Amino acid sequence: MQSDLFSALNWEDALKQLRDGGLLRDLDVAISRFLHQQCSEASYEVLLLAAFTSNHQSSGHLCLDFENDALSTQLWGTSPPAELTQLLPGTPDQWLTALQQSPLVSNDGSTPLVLDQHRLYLRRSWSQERSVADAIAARLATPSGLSAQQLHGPLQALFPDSGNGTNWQQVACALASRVGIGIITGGPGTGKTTTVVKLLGLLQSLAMENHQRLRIRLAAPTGKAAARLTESIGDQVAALPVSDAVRDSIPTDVTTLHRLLGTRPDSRHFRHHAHNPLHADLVVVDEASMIDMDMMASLLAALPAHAQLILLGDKDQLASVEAGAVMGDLCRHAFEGRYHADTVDFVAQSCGADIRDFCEEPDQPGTALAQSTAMLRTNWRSKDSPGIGALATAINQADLGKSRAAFRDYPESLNRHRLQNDNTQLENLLVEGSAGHAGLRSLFAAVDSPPGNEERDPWAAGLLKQLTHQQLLSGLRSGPFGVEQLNQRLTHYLQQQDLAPEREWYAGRPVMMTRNDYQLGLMNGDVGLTLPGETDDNGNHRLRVAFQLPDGRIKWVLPSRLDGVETVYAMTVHKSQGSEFRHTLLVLPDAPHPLLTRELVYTAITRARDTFTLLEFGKPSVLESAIRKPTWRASGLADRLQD
Ligand SMILES: Nc1ncnc2c1ncn2[C@@H]1O[C@H](COP(=O)(O)OP(=O)(O)OP(=O)(O)O)[C@@H](O)[C@H]1O
Repeated sequence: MQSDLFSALNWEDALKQLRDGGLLRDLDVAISRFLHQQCSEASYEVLLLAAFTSNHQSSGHLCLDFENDALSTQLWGTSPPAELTQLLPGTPDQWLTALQQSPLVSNDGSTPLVLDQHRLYLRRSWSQERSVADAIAARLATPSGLSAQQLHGPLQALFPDSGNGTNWQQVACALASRVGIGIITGGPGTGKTTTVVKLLGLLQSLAMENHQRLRIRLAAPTGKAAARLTESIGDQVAALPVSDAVRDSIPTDVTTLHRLLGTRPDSRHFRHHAHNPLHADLVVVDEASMIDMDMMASLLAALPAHAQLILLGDKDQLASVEAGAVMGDLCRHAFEGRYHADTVDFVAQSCGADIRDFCEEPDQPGTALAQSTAMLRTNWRSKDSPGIGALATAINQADLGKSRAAFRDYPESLNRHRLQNDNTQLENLLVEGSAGHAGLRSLFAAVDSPPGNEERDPWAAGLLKQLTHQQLLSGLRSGPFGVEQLNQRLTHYLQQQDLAPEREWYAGRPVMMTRNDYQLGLMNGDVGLTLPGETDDNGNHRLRVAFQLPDGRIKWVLPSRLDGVETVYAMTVHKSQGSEFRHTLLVLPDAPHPLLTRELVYTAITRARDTFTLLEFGKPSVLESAIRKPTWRASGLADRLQD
């Protein structure tokens, strides 16, 4: 089934050339060869497009979207060599025709490749996306049974200060109480945690009035995010204006999604799934922007049909590391609201709020999903650090003028340094500290004076906290401004300063897990600090690495037991998601880079609690180019949820 267009080309040669040219991986070539084995008459272009579809999953795309303007960049990158692009001649329409005629392709998941309208998927991604869309649609169509009248009294009690204006936190609680799923998005400090705690109080109070007690589970995608929520939720639950019985029935321990679903060693499958659902009536997941399509499909499959799911997150943050941009897809129109008239009425009756300005328009109809989505719009924390909020908003709006003004207007919380790469300015800032924050020198001094054995845990907890006072971030892994070389540079400088010895393991070395270790109970992204361990009978210390578990306990691990770790003086912005640092420093390289996007810069800025510092090794145009480049991920989820 070879079309004339491709008759002169050999697919095996083409795959090799594309792999050697860096446009395909070995895995993609292997998938293409496997498909050829399955169907020897598969056409040249179908075998190549299958390899590209596989490849683009590694960049977060779920499919190839033949109608998207960015298809060419998705396939070839920004500056493709002509000899490589010639290997896939033709137009998207011609490719679609070839796919439609191929025995390897169907639109119902019965073949290894699925062409769903104008999107080409590998079967697994298509099934996941469809199951996520179906599960969300089913939850949206499941009323909770709570009426606006029932919600009114408790919502007034929980939000006594609402007054006449729209309190979006209260609106979010009302909308999330209505059907089997609620989505609450908002930037940092907009009160997502505050809102969800009130929502838990609301739903548990109403359940307990009915002599029921909701089994509530709280989760986050990473250990760090779970630990952060655990830290912030306890005080808020304690302050809830509800009865003691209700308060006592709201958990404050947050687990990781992996632990919630029950990981099984050496298996991709979880203990909880459609046939062994979670024992829960209400599940809250924080930092939902980090959830990829695979995990979302697993989570939704494991939820019992009656259980309510609440997703919390910041739609503007970087999407998940793995394929999909679920939160972004779900919240695509959260800013406009797009509420139906009956939703506007429901909010008026339950909250006394007027959200008519956020009503759907004839040319912008609201979906069922929009009726369950609320965006929090006031940054309450920025009262302490208004500069960070102002800069994050400017970046989000790709407004360079406003971002320059933010640096100028808020010098106490925003700094911008132009650095040269041929000296140690960067190292000096990190080691000696800057912007009123202590640096690594003070951490190394504290590490050097361990207390007695019984004081070890609180001491380690304090040092792990100190570690989060300052964090250097980069959007890149490799190259002179990527985290690998930045960590080498800092290690070398610390050695020159006699702060660190020339050994792999030393007291003061911060490390990050680079994979999940279920035996140790440590997850990819968990950060530990190497410290002198307990003293033995001879008064000697052996080094141990201290990690803080989501429940706050300290876990001490021998360095030799850690094989998936790396030094983390510098961290990628991706890995920083779910964390917060008092002072966050972002390195921008000397030239624009395709991986530096608006979401990446926004995510880095919003990791800062008190101070943000931009370290520029090139011209301001590097920042400009990044914020003009929003991330795009090919996915059909948002379209499926339109139906
Ligand atoms: N309606 C409000 N009025 C006054 N202060 C508020 C309000 N809502 C939240 N806050 C305060 O703002 C701060 C941030 O709130 P919260 O932690 O709930 O936000 P968040 O969106 O979960 O933050 P993060 O982005 O860190 O996850 C907290 O100190 C909280 O007490």
